[in-house]
Amino acid sequence: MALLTFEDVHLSFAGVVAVDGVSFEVGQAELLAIIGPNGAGKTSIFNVLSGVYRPDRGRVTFLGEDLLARRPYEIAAMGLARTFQNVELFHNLTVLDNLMLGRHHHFRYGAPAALLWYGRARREELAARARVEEIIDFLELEAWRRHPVRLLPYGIQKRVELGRALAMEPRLLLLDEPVAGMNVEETEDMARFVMDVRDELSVPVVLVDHDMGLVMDLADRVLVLDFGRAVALGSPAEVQRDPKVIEAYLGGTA
Ligand SMILES: Nc1ncnc2c1ncn2[C@@H]1O[C@H](COP(=O)(O)OP(=O)(O)OP(=O)(O)O)[C@@H](O)[C@H]1O
Repeated sequence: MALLTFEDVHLSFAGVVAVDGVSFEVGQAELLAIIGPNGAGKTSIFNVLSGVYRPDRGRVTFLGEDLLARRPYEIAAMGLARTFQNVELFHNLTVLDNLMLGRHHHFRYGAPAALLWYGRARREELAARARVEEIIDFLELEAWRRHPVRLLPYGIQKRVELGRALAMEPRLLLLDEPVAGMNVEETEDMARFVMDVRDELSVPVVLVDHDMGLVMDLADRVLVLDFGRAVALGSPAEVQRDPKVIEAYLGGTA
């Protein structure tokens, strides 16, 4: 069964059609990449998935539940985590504290328990701390764990953002341009971590990026958008030799 289904979704803004009847599914252990020129509708799809935009029509389900009836914080609590094009972290907090904040919706204790630091509050904090330390190891962030995020190189900040999303224990991860602005080495590192998220943590990923090399290397399937419409959906090899894709997106250079 698909984890996520996106069926015939339409979204427009005052006459501008952003998403025009797009359908796709994401399977349990899959990495789906969404590509397309600027303005093709990629971010709009992410915004529909995370509950920020409400489509004019269509159906979206996650874990068998209707996602369109949910608010953004409810969707996040269901296990749909997201990173952003620009780094969205608490820049004056340390790596460790940013990751701990990623877990806040897992805490079940109330204010009195938290104030007194006993019982459930203590157990939950210790479990959260242990999980966050595992993520720090997994993403090789040990050297920076006590550093404020604002002092870190850009590529490491993006990795911390991935870590915060992982701290939410996601069932599905949405990565919006995870290597944008990165140098070659940072891009290679991020590609390796994204692959490990799917293969070692078994978290499926939907990824939007303009880096064609990254997309073709990592994706199990690629959805190609143009002017809000799905032009092609298939394996990287299928998509690369699809004449519609070459025409619409790759400009005949593939
Ligand atoms: N909040 C909004 N208000 C008005 N128009 C919007 C809004 N969000 C997106 N659009 C329009 O919808 C279309 C799709 O935009 P979207 O940002 O989803 O494309 P994209 O593929 O993510 O582009 P990019 O690669 O530049 O990020 C564009 O024409 C855009 O101007």
